[in-house]
Amino acid sequence: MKYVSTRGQAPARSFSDILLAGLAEDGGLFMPETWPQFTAEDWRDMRSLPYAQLAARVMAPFMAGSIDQKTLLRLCRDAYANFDHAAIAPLVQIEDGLFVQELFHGPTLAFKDMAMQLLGRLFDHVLTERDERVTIVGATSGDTGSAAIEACKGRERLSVVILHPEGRTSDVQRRQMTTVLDPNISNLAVQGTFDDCQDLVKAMFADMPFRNEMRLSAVNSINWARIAAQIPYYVYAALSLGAPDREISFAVPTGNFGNVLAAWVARRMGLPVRHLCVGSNRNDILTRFLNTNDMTARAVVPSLSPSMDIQVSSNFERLLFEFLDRDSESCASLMTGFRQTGKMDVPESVWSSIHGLFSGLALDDEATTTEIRNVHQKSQYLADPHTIIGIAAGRKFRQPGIPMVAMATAHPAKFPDAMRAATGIFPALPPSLADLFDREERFRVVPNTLNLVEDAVRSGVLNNDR
Ligand SMILES: Cc1ncc(COP(=O)(O)O)c(C=O)c1O
Ligand SMILES: N[C@@H](CCOP(=O)(O)O)C(=O)O
Repeated sequence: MKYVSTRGQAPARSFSDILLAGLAEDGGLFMPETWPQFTAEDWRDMRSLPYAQLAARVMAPFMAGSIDQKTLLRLCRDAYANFDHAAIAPLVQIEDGLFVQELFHGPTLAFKDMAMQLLGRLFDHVLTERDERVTIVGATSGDTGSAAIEACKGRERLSVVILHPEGRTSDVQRRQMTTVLDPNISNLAVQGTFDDCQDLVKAMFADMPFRNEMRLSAVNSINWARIAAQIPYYVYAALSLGAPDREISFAVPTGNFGNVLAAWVARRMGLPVRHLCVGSNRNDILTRFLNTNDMTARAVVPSLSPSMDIQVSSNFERLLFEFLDRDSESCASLMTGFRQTGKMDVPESVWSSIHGLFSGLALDDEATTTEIRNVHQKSQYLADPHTIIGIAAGRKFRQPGIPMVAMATAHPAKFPDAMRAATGIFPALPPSLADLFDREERFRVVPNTLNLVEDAVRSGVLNNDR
């Protein structure tokens, strides 16, 4: 499989190349040149497969020519071996026709582990084959960082530098990152928002001398490999509920648009997905766009669901590229305009095709708390402040006869204060993290300034070499 850039100015590359490159040289995001197609018979054949096997089958076409099927299966088996649930991504029914798919059974208690546990192994495999090293720079609003650190710590060929917005994650989230003291891991607390962190990462990639000097790579969902590894759980849920002989809808709490984009890709590959419902918090740019074609960025407001405190959703560019019929020139011009003005004028016809498939619902903090309490009282299900937003979107948009699956993206123990305020319950961390608040923390505070962040990345990586 070859990959092309959404901005059309980068050469087509293999899967291994784009895994290591992360972001295309023209500032665009990589997309597969063609979409793999699975028939109803193909889906039926996968129905009884254990998760790791199903994941390898679904991802194989995206990695064809780079990772052979036997290796991919081995890496998948390894990646999911330490999850704390035999089903890996179990489904729980909470109401008539409404299911929750729990994606938080990995080591850092968030859906990011589903992809990141595989990515760490893919990086290792490709870098060993090529005898190379890379520096991973990542931006996190709370969960990507710890999942990346957990998946990459101690790996000789990887240095990892994670930027988080100072004071804007939960204490559990921050400590999950900053208490990992392996020499190949550095944490930077940026004086800004997640969007600032994400901009800094993209700016480091755009600084070609720095990019080449550090051999930069990415673990955010700007890296296609992240999206590829998030597709299988949609397949797993849909097949468990009767696909391909029945349609399924999904509801996804959304920030950077990577998770719901993976659901859209599953549909593009032939999975019968009826409706995609996006949940936002007060940072509701996606909901405003989906409902009224208003894509205007506003200042980021801290919320009870900090991982979704995002205004610039990187993966929207991939959706736009597709709905523009892969017209990379128009895509580049809309993205550049958005960056310059903070507003995107998506053509009405494009918006209305997107609107035909996606719907959005936004919840403020008060509504989030009320929903957590109501769902807990009615269904005895404890949903974290992100998951509950997906559940609320799923409840609003479900249709009779079509199962709605809401994605549970984080374990409630990552946000104990919000959970206690809503339900009186203070969810405990699992034994592996029980001493999290006794561990030593290490991180550096840096201003939101590119050259100072680049210096900090350099020195983090140099320390690692010592
Ligand atoms: C717990 C949680 N829920 C939802 C999201 C939003 O997912 P995405 O950025 O893929 O839209 C994130 C962050 O990515 C998250 O950490
Ligand atoms: N919510 C995310 C933000 C980054 O998203 P990603 O999927 O692009 O890595 C986080 O928790 O860091």
